[in-house]
Amino acid sequence: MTIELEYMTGFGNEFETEVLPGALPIGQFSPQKVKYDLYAEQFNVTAFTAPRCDNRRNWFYRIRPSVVQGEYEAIDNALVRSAPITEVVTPPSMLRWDPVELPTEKTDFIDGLVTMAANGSVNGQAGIGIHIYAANSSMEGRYFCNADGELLFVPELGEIILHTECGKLAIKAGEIAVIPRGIKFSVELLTDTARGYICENYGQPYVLAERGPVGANGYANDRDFEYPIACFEDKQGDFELVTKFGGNLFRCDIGHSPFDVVAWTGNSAPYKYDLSRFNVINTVSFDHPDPSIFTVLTSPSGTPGVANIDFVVFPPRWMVAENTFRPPYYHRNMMSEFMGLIEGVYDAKEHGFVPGGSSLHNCMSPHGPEAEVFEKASNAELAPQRYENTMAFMFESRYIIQPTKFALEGKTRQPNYSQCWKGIKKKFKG
Ligand SMILES: O=C(O)Cc1cc(O)ccc1O
Ligand SMILES: [Fe+2]
Repeated sequence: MTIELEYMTGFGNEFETEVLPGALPIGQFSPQKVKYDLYAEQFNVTAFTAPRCDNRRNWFYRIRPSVVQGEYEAIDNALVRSAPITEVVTPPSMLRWDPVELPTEKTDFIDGLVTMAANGSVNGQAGIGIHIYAANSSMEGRYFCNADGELLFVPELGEIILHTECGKLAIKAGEIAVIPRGIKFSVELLTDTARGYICENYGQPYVLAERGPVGANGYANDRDFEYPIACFEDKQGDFELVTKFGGNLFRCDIGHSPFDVVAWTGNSAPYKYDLSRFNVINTVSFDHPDPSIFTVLTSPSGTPGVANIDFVVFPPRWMVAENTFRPPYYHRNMMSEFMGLIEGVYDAKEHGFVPGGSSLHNCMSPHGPEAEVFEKASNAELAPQRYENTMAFMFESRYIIQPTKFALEGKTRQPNYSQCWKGIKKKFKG
């Protein structure tokens, strides 16, 4: 099933959207009385004083302000973790995992959330959490809110609707969505099961990567980012709001749907992007450019050019490099690289790295093509070749990525991963 929703376009625009005519005040944000007896509520994901170019906030015009909710109580964190991960020691080893199994019991998005790794510090607002969701049921009568960071959804299986305070986004494998820190949402499944990766960004909100000398167009274009239109429900009931705050989960009662926003304006709304719109720019001469050419979104860290998190994709493309070892080169990197696969085969690893699986090559840990790929690529005839039906991605971060106990000691870990390089032989004929 594919659902068509209406969206507004343009990355980070100051949008305006109202369901009822005149619900948005004109020329001011907070009139003495808001039309339709709505409440005005400001929502800031950056400091009030952030420079204009970075400042992100919305004004909501809603049936009830968000303060109308019960008292929070702590609940079990289940398999959700935040940085720093202290339950196990992080080894420098190269790590790889099979996909997390799909649930057989009734499991919604929150129940089926498991943390693979995290880095930096959730309270220090630097670093990321890397989670996988695997669900077979929509969230019914409950809502989720993450005060710890924005959530980048990378679906791998199935199609979901993200119901949010700002409206609805439908996403499926091959598309991504970002929900800003603090936006309340719920996940509806349009398919029997849904699975995907989540990068929780504790740091500065994502922006589009710079283009440099490439110019004014290319890579991820601003106009391809889609934002929801306002859409409210006026619903009462015995509902629950689950909030992740400071690395822990809490719940409270809520007697109404928080999706009661009749109109909103601002630049801090959830958005989606179809990865097939990424305009790949790559060599037409020789050598393998660094994977930064594939960056879709980046969260800057404060040090120019060194990301808190880069979200990088490896889409279908032509490969034409001449006299070149075409797959990713053997490599050691100051940045830490967590990878996942949405579809097909990744050019460095033809075996063992499967859709829904993951790998981690941490700061300075060596990695690169498996032995067979090296043999094949160093003897291949270098005709133009189309890489089809493939979509790998990488979360690349300046901070060491710490796997959780679930990831390090659980059954999805591939204990023999480094065997993929065992067949690499000395060939030196000096
Ligand atoms: O597979 C990886 O490790 C990611 C990666 C891809 C690439 O094309 C070049 C360098 C690199 O680290
Ligand atoms: Fe790498």
